[in-house]
Amino acid sequence: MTAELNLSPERDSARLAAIQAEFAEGFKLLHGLPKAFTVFGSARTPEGSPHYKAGVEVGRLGHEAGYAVITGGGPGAMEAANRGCRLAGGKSVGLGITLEWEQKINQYVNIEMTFRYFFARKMMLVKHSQGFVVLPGGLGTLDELFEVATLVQCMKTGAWPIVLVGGEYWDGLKDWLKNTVLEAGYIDLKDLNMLQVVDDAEAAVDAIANGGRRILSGV
Ligand SMILES: C/C(=C\CNc1ncnc2c1ncn2[C@@H]1O[C@H](COP(=O)(O)O)[C@@H](O)[C@H]1O)CO
Repeated sequence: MTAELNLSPERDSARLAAIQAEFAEGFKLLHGLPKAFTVFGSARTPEGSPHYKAGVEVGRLGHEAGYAVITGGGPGAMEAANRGCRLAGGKSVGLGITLEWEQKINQYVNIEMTFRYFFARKMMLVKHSQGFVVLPGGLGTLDELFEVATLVQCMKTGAWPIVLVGGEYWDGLKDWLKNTVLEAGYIDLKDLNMLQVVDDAEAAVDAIANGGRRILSGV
């Protein structure tokens, strides 16, 4: 059993060194990055779809508002946000992940790193970020949304805005959180309220900028 799971102390030492090296490389890559926000969203968003167009706009407007834009560096909504930012002349960060199938960082990234460990990558997606824009997505997007919501709830990161783009997609989730989770007493109203649903890219970037200003001024 131990051999099958590769749990030897030697293997664990090598693993620890690889994890440490990955964090060190990530810290170095993003050291000195100006203010930034992170965009999460489906790897499967089709090019040209309304969700993709919203991603491009978020990237473009984010750059125009003075932000670097960080994504998971993949296709779909990540590519869209990197595309909008890069084509507008911005700092477009892609933090990719090594997967079983070959996958390259999208072509609109100009600051990049590919991670082996999801958890190291996830930390770097959060560490330099002053807000999170969540475009429609599946399991990966939901995982990232609830990770950042938990970090904000537990004050492990600043109370940065978390903005969900597309009421038609997210209202059902927010209703469930309100009618079931809040009702059961498993979250507070302030936890629910930290998830802001907006309908377009402009409102999303405004919410990030306003939330950032509020936090940085200590209000
Ligand atoms: C699943 C497919 C490709 C996977 N490629 C990914 N590349 C980079 N980042 C990814 C990838 N898949 C998930 N992520 C992360 O999760 C979010 C998207 O997940 P979802 O399940 O597609 O919503 C995204 O924000 C990434 O950080 C081929 O379809």
